Amino acid sequence: MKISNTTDTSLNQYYLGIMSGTSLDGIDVALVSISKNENKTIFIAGEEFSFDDDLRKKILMLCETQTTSLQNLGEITSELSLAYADAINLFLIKQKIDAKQIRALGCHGQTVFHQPAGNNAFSMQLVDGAKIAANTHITTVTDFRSMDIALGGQGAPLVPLFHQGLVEQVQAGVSESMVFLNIGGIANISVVNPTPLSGFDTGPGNVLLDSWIYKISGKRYDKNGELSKKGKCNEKLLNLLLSEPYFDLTAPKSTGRERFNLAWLESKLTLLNQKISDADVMATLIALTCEPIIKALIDYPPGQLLVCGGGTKNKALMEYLKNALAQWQVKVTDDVGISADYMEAMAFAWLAHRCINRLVGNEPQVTGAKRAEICGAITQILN
Ligand SMILES: Nc1ncnc2c1ncn2[C@@H]1O[C@H](COP(=O)(O)OP(=O)(O)OP(=O)(O)O)[C@@H](O)[C@H]1O
Ligand SMILES: CC(=O)N[C@H]1[C@@H]2OC[C@@H](O2)[C@@H](O)[C@@H]1O[C@H](C)C(=O)O
Repeated sequence: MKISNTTDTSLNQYYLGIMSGTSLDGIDVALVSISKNENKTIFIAGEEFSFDDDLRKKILMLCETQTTSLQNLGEITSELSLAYADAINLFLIKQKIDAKQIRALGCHGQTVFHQPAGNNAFSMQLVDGAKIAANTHITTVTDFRSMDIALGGQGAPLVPLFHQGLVEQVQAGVSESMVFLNIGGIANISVVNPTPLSGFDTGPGNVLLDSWIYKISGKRYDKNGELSKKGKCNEKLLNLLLSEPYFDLTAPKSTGRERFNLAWLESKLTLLNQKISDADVMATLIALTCEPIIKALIDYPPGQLLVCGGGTKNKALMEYLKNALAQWQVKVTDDVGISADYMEAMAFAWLAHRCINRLVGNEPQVTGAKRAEICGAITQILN
């Protein structure tokens, strides 16, 4: 395909964003066009590539046991990076785009451990930029979180700055309150209005819902929230889950599978020592995802809540939010002209653009870093 756009192409550059998130559902690839004056990030195409089942299980095992050999760690990183490169190459073939047309790609990598506090803070994303660059012939940007952490920040969430830049593109216009909500494995919000920009990880998104349904049925997720809708929230269990200290921390804060995982949920169920049906566990997990989001919005005047990520497809989740936030306009971002499925992949294309152009990639008000800086590591090739 010859990439063209409605605007003057000499002012646009094309970037790819590659995201594989906490849910471990696969690799999202997005192609965007970014205008040089940076007013617009235009989504051109996107595709999701499923993980090879064996690779997915290996990564899941790594996240859940937090134990492996150095050889295994190296091999998984290599296999994963080759999978990213394959996905990119296949995507380019399908879209009939030449790699030379792409200014750079941003690949988030696979988070396997996130420890943003303490003397030895770090966030570990498995990805080998050289393997991707060598196999795609595209300048590759990775390691987006380390600079922010080196400056005392959480290294996450990074998308609020991207969300802020999208405001002018929201077809419904700006409202008094405008909040983006991503419900992926972990859920995070970006309050773009009222200013100043703020945002943080509210807690689990789909990660516990996925873990529980997998445990009881072998299904990867609760399609459309069908099982969750059959259940009833167990208040005792909900209160016990919400007593996790993370929920009372003030921002900046970020979290991941190292805190919210199946073992954590099972330990709480053991503590409760009460027979609860699987549907009720699911309904309670829906409430666990939604209540911290609702709490985060309590101090803002009702406005637009623009939801993206796989959680938008879970009817039980969306209905819970809509019922509890009756004064808010709860919308999927597609309804205002922005892809809900490729939001994060687009963000990493945009972050690659920021890095390549020596523009800051973090927002200290969100992450708590000492200052805004260029975020990302660039791997270049001769041809
Ligand atoms: N039809 C559906 N019904 C219910 N849930 C769904 C459906 N499709 C996807 N999901 C949920 O969305 C999840 C994937 O969401 P997404 O791709 O946004 O996560 P991610 O990118 O891995 O997460 P993160 O934002 O934490 O990095 C799945 O694991 C599943 O729980
Ligand atoms: C450490 C890490 O990978 N965090 C992810 C995760 O997935 C959602 C939430 O937790 C968010 O904080 C972040 O991703 C998005 C893309 C971010 O940095 O904004």
